[in-house]
Amino acid sequence: MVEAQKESSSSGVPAVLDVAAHLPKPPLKEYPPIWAQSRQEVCESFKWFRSYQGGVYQKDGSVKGYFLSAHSAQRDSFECGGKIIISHGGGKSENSYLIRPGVSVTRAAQDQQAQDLSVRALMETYQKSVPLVLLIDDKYEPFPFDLNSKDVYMTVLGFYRIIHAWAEYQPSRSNASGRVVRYKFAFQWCEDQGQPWWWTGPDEDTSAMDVSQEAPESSAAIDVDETAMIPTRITMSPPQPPSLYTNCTTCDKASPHVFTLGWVCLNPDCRSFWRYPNFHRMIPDQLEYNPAFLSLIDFRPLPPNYTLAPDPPVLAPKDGIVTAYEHSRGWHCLKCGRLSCRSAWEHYQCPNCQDTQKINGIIRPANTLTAIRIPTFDKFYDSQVEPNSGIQRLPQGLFQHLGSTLLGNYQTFVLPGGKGKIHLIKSNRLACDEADKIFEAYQQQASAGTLHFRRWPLRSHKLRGQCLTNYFSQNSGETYHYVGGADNTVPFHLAPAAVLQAHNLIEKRIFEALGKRHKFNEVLSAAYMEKQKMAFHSDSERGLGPVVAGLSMGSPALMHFRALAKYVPRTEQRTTLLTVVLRHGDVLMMEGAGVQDFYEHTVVPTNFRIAATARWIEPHHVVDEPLVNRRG
Ligand SMILES: O=C(O)CCC(=O)C(=O)O
Repeated sequence: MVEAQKESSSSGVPAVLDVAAHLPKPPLKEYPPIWAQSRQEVCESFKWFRSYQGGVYQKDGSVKGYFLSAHSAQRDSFECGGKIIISHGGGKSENSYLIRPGVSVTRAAQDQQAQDLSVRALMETYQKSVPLVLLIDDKYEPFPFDLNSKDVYMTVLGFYRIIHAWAEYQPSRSNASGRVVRYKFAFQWCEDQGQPWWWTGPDEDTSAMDVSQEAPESSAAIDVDETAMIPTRITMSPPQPPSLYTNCTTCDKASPHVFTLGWVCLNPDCRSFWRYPNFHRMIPDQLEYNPAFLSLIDFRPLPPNYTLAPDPPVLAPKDGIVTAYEHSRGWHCLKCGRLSCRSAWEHYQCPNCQDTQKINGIIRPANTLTAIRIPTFDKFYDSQVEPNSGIQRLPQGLFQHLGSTLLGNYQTFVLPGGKGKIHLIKSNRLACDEADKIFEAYQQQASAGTLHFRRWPLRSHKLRGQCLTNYFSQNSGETYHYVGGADNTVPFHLAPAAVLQAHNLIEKRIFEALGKRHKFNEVLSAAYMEKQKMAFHSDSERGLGPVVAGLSMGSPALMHFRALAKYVPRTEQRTTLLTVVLRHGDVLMMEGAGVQDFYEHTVVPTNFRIAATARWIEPHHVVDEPLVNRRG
């Protein structure tokens, strides 16, 4: 299973030694029905697997998806052309992890326990006979075709049921006892899907499907709630053909007859576990599977609402709102099978075959979003300063808008040690009106495709494949290498009108409130759909001027500041030092290089929101070392 077992044995060999595994594999003849080039694409568009880490995705008490990757656990196997797959449950492998920047420790492999989260979920799924989806990646050796031949990183095999579950010992160099307990699961292809898409055997493959013992009666009482994704009650115990299962004379628990050398107790809590019956000696590592154990035994149909293919995207929702959470999710291209992230604002586009589906929505007036309650409403209205942060909140300042008798106000936060200031210039009726127009102009130009809001690849992340930011953005003016670089930048003279309006407003508002004439030559506009956000980061573009200022539009957002990790290495001590509520029409200004050098910030909107952040960046600044951008 994924990123799992590193322990290996110099003495042990897999039950079925797959010599072919090390030979070049034949290329895929065509694209699989459902495939992706990154884990993010799968998690954002395939409801059966939403786990960014690990190989077991569980929800509502059972496993929905199970991901097979590098094949290094002993006796993991791919049998009957992939209709039977044997794999170990997740976790407890040898693991290296960072305890603080630059310092990593290696944790030895440990025994898996029946109560481990993944093992328990797999066991429950087995006991309830709930089908689940198996996925593989290009590192899963037993798969007979080369996924890389078509640039496929991950693909969906199909629905399977767990037909056997047991435990084994496996050699481990990192564990002092020299071995660890691993829970193993045998997955069987659900036959009513037809033959697997990679199938090369005969169409009526009776030999592979040969059942050397009676298949269990298909008298299961399955109560299916049509509206739910999984059956609500499955009153059937897992299939246990009597001839395969024997009760241990020591623990009285049944174990299957897995290996040719004979039946052994496979209950790790029993003192006869992994030992020859009536002897104290352990069985060897070199084992072969009992052919009867590899027989297909479960032929029950899938519950009626089990479908693999994701629902098509809703291109013209009834209420016209196209910024709801579901619209931030990816889609499945019916032309080539590719799962992909939603990366463009105005349409869905398959990155493989370029098939494009336009989205038609309404322009949302800001007043439908501004009243959304912020989650911290009960605790504070505008801002919260952590008492030990050393940050000083100054009394509110007043200013008069240019050409108007209307007064505005702002709040300044002074950072300790001369590191800088943060000013929140608050919105009022006039500022709201100005922001309303810019907000609508942004939406019009984005949906017309004259302003290209895109999700750009993160430069640094821990996932395989590309990982896109969790917000859409467009850059105007000087190139901003941190997000999208030159591909995401249009010069100011070609910039969309909405961006230029936001730019002018930011400069004007700072002058009105603080009396300072700051000039900005770059604007990064960010658009957030429901539940999207910008992760913690600091603006440390080479050549960046000391003042960064942003205009907020749409739903309110929380902006949190905390110290950079290099100043507070212990994660539990890295608390939020300052939180500021950003409302429609507010301008937030960070003043002083220290704000970026000592702190990082994140912005978490409550719903659909657009922000324009203006900076001064030295023209023609050179990026001479790789930039690390964690701004997700
Ligand atoms: O206001 C926002 O949405 C985030 C702006 C920001 O942090 C940035 O562009 O670096």
